[in-house]
Amino acid sequence: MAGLFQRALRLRTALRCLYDYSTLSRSTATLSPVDFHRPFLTCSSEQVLASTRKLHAGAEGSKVSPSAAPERLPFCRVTEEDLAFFRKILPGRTIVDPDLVEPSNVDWLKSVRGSSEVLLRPQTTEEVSQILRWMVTKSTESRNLAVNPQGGNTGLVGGSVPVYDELILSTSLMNKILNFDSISGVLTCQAGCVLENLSFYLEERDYIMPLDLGAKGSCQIGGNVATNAGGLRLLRYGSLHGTVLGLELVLADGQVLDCLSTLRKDNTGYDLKQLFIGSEGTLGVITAVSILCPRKPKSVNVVFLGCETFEQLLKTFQLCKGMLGEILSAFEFLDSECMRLLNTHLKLPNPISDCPFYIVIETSGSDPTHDAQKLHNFLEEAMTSSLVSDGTVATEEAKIKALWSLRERVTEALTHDGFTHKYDISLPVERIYQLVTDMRKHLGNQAKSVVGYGHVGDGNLHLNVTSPSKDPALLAAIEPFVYEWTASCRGSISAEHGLGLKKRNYIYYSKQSQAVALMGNIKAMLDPKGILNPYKTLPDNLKQ
Ligand SMILES: O=C(O)CC[C@@H](O)C(=O)O
Ligand SMILES: [Zn+2]
Repeated sequence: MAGLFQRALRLRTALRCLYDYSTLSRSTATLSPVDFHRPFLTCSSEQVLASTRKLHAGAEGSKVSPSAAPERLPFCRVTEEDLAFFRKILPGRTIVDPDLVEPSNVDWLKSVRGSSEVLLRPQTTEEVSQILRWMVTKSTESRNLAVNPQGGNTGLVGGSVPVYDELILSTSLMNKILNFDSISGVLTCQAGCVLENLSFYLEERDYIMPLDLGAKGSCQIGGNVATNAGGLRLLRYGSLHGTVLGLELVLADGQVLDCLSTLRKDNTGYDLKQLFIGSEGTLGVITAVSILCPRKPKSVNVVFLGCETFEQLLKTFQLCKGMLGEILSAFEFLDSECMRLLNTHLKLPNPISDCPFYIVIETSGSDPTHDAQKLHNFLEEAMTSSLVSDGTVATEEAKIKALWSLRERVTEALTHDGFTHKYDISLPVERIYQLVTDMRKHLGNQAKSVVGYGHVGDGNLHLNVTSPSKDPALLAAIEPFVYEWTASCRGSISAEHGLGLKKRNYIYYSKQSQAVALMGNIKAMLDPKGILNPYKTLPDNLKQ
């Protein structure tokens, strides 16, 4: 009873602080690569074949590559003549020193490694166009040199690194802001601008980016668009399919496609840019983006709450939507296993008492007094109806950052826990934690940790399973179980991370075979030689 009272008191004190609130900005923690070593991705034939057997009816009988590491396709090998050409158009920016190319060959998780020998660093769209033209036609000779477009290389499905010797085309030096219209809020910039730099630029002008990710310090806007990244603000500002107004692209044959519109409304024909959003660099190379940015909220509050059950967490979400309405900008969760990993590996303390579930709620509005009052009413109601058992409210920037770190750094904590199997699942929101519970039961003591966290507001669960080292038996126990479970609820096996290399052969769990075949036709039309980011997104069995 005394404990309960103290907890209530802590929340009440925090609530009082709300009235002293001043404008605050979000965490700027970055996801920097960690130095750890573990075996690179491979996948047993039995495991892939087992999952293949479960593919949607329409795809049954079709052949899927029995290995997650596909065979090298018959692309041309890079020659001295190629290098001479690249050096001419990219002087000092055609990198062949293996030590300098190496970081671009390995993904952020250090789970996939390519063997590219060339890193190209264009600065302009024209340079990208010249590179791609050369890849398909050297002088008059037709050829097919493969290319791996790469942004910040923060992807989690092996989509951003080469698989074999594809030339790496990095957008890192394409980092200029081209225009910002302070009346419409439309930002136009090159693809290689780092998300956090764009946020800083906009915040000085009283605007924000409509998306925010844990990887903001390294990821680039072109990569964000190419993967249709979701992140922490999607609940409020929607997906990039809505906020991206225009794209400039270079197609596989080197043609520049200028769809860099800044209009909110434009119904002249097909909306071509949508095809490239989320296509993971397989249909064209994004060179510039125009995006609609919201005004910077005058008032931001962050609350960290604890719940005893996931059902209470869902009820809190319902209450929150009803009582905070238009000022709700994020509703995220992590379970007690995530908290344990944050404590153990990153030494991040739990700011409240131990609970099975934790919620991060952010509000963003235009009137600090009004927002504080709404939040106060919501917290009072959540407490008196016993939906939440403990909580704290951030009223100063450092604490806001610390609270957000608890959610944003779970991925980093997991990298210290061992070999990590990642699943990024979309489900009807009321089912999202059931998958974690069922997975724990299903795996028994085979796994080291089974954790659940993610974007409750978007029905997006991040299910991660770790083991001390790579364990084929564990993998065979997780997959296809996880995909079948997801398909049985008509969920998506990739909510926001894409398919990349790792998940490409599981697409049929979430897409009908006719839809996948149509994707293959689109790929064949836009990239007939298949040179753009090969082995990614589409399954191996697809004839192009
Ligand atoms: O590492 C993961 O599984 C999720 C990463 C990211 O999408 C997040 O929401 O933190
Ligand atoms: Zn996420």
